[in-house]
Amino acid sequence: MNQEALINEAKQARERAYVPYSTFKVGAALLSKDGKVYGGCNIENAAYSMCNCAERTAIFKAVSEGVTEFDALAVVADTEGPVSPCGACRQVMSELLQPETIVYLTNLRGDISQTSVGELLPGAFSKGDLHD
Ligand SMILES: O=c1ccn([C@H]2C[C@H](O)[C@@H](CO)O2)c(=O)[nH]1
Ligand SMILES: [Zn+2]
Repeated sequence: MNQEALINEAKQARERAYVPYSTFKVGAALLSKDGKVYGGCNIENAAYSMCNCAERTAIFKAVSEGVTEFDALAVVADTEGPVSPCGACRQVMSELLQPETIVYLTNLRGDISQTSVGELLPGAFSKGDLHD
């Protein structure tokens, strides 16, 4: 699957966003190494801290199905420039995706910024920091 197709999957997932509070729809699409796509949207809640971002929805869907190797993640929102994932999602990406997993940050205007999981959170806290 190419970049454009993955971004289109993220746009479709975005349409399913449940965002009565922010009205800010975000979509994500995560491509596994075996070629499957896991879509995700942001899902909000009246107890605001329970809101889940689109990226984490997609990642948790894949991991919950036993998938651990990923080629690329696309994220899309109606932002001025390419959407910027929050710190919580960067932390989750750094643990559950690979450092070299490509990340396409995009918007509805067609801006695309290509980065990687490793670049999105340099110096991430990780498993290895827990024990000596
Ligand atoms: O990269 C991002 C940034 C924000 N959000 C969501 C969280 C919340 O539902 C809404 C406003 O922050 O957008 C995402 O899903 N992904
Ligand atoms: Zn987030």
